[in-house]
Amino acid sequence: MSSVRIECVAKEGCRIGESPVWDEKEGALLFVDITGRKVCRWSPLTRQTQAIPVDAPVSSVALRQSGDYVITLGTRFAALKWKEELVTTINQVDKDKVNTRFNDGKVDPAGRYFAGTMAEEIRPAVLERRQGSLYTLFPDLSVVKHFDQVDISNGLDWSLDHRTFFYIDSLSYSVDAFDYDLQTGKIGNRRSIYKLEKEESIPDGMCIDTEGKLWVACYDGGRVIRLDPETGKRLQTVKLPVDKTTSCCFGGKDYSEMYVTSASDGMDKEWLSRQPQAGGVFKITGLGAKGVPPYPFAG
Ligand SMILES: O=C(O)[C@H](O)[C@@H](O)[C@H](O)[C@H](O)CO
Ligand SMILES: [Zn+2]
Repeated sequence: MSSVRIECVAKEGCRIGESPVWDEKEGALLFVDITGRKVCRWSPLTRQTQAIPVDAPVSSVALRQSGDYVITLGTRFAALKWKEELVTTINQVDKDKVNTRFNDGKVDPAGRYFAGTMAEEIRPAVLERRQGSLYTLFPDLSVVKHFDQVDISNGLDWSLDHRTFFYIDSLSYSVDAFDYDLQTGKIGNRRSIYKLEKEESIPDGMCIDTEGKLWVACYDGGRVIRLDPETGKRLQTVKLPVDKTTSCCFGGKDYSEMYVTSASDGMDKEWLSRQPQAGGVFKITGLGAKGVPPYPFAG
């Protein structure tokens, strides 16, 4: 019998909630509201969300080894000092493009910050195609582009042995794998490991668990799915009370709770009245799976 429990914990309602990251030092969940232009931190103790407004769409947040955070902001990698509410630019990408922004990003096991871009959306999933690229910010603050021609750069994570990089370009409806060289941060040998089924809709953010299985949030699919990257099989589906589930991470005690962000952009009044928790952050307990702590940016 399943004892999976789902609770909406941060009810403020993001426009596009994304990039949940457990901050163990603070005992809190970080996430962003991309179009709401806020970096948020929810504390399970106070049950309150603190939010720092920023001046552009903020698409991901990551821990930093030296303290505080790094974020992807517009087309910039930037540093965020939480207490001071201070944002400083580290580096800029897509300098040859006029209409792109960063989307999802995550730090690799060696402390490099990976994040990709996409064209600004006209409405959800409607945008000029192949305008995005995947980048890495290295600890020496230099940036490398891996490839371009990306539609919507999205979920990413690394296998437990650090030899595989998992990546989602949403409009390919596929979860892909690359060989990964942890020494250099280089990727190669791209292949698809799972194609989404129609009702799963669009693959968005993802994370890996301690058994090496992938959890993928399905945008417009109202669910997270657990995949076996070895066999290409779906192992589990967990449905949520909102359609626009955007990303997931593990957090809490022993990383045994899952946190799922969601979006409300693109929903009309009727849709929103049916799903009043759209844009909230959900906590899922009783999954029986655990996650891997997030890696901090080493620069
Ligand atoms: O959350 C994200 O990653 C994007 O910024 C969103 O806009 C959606 O994913 C997209 O609309 C669905 O494809
Ligand atoms: Zn996303």
